[in-house]
Amino acid sequence: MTDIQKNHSGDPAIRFVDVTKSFPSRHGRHVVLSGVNFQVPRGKTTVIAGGSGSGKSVTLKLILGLMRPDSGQILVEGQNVAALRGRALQQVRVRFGVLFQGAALFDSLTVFENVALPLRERTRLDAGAIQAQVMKTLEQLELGGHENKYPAQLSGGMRKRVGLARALQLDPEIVLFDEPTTGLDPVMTREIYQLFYRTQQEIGYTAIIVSHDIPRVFSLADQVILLSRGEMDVFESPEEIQWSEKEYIKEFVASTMGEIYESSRVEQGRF
Ligand SMILES: Nc1ncnc2c1ncn2[C@@H]1O[C@H](COP(=O)(O)OP(=O)(O)OP(=O)(O)O)[C@@H](O)[C@H]1O
Repeated sequence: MTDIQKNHSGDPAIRFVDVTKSFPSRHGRHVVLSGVNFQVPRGKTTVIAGGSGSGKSVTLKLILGLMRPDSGQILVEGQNVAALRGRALQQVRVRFGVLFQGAALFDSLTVFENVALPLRERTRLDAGAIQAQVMKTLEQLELGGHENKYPAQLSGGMRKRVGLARALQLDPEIVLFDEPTTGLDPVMTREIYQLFYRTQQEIGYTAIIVSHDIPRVFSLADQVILLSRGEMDVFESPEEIQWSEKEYIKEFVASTMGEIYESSRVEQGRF
């Protein structure tokens, strides 16, 4: 992890251009994304929200090139991942850090070994340099002193922090968070969000967070993307959502966002 802010140009980090994705179904095809367009601004945090089955995970998989669209372009740093294969795709994927739901730690490895893994597998750093980098990240994420513990000895929030530490090792330009606070209590959730916010501000990576944790996750958002029935709506701030005339968004606001405008973000800065 570097202390130096990333060099931000005006271009978006990611662009979806007329992307359609469908799957075979009993009645023909189930269209999950229907010609959607959006941009992910560089160095900012984009939250993707929507009901179960609305296509949030599919969107992340398309970004990572783990799935291909039926049509359209998915531009990551200007390269269309939908058209890349093999080594070229790998080179785009190295730009990403990914933190999945369960943090996906290896239970048989210590905290140190889990975090060091990407450096051992993907770089030629010697043992001393790996030691120094991992210990520095662990300190930054308030995990100093826990490096010899195993995942089973950690709280849920600590495991997520270890997952974040590992996701940041190769200095990613874009970090994808898939349901990062699932299973955490409200206090830990708040701590994790504060940590995301702090590391994102310090490092300047582009963050994409998929979450059901509405409205709390909105405290992090510079942009919100709502998904429903193949459509995508993009809002430049969570507050803007309340002004939408669309029926599904009005329902969404009524069912999930009651508290947002009273959130502590207003009273105490961002949180
Ligand atoms: N590999 C696949 N084959 C067939 N259908 C798929 C596949 N992947 C996703 N789908 C379908 O696409 C739709 C969107 O799935 P997705 O996993 O993106 O939803 P989601 O918004 O992430 O939902 P959740 O919040 O429940 O995780 C669902 O109807 C799902 O069944």
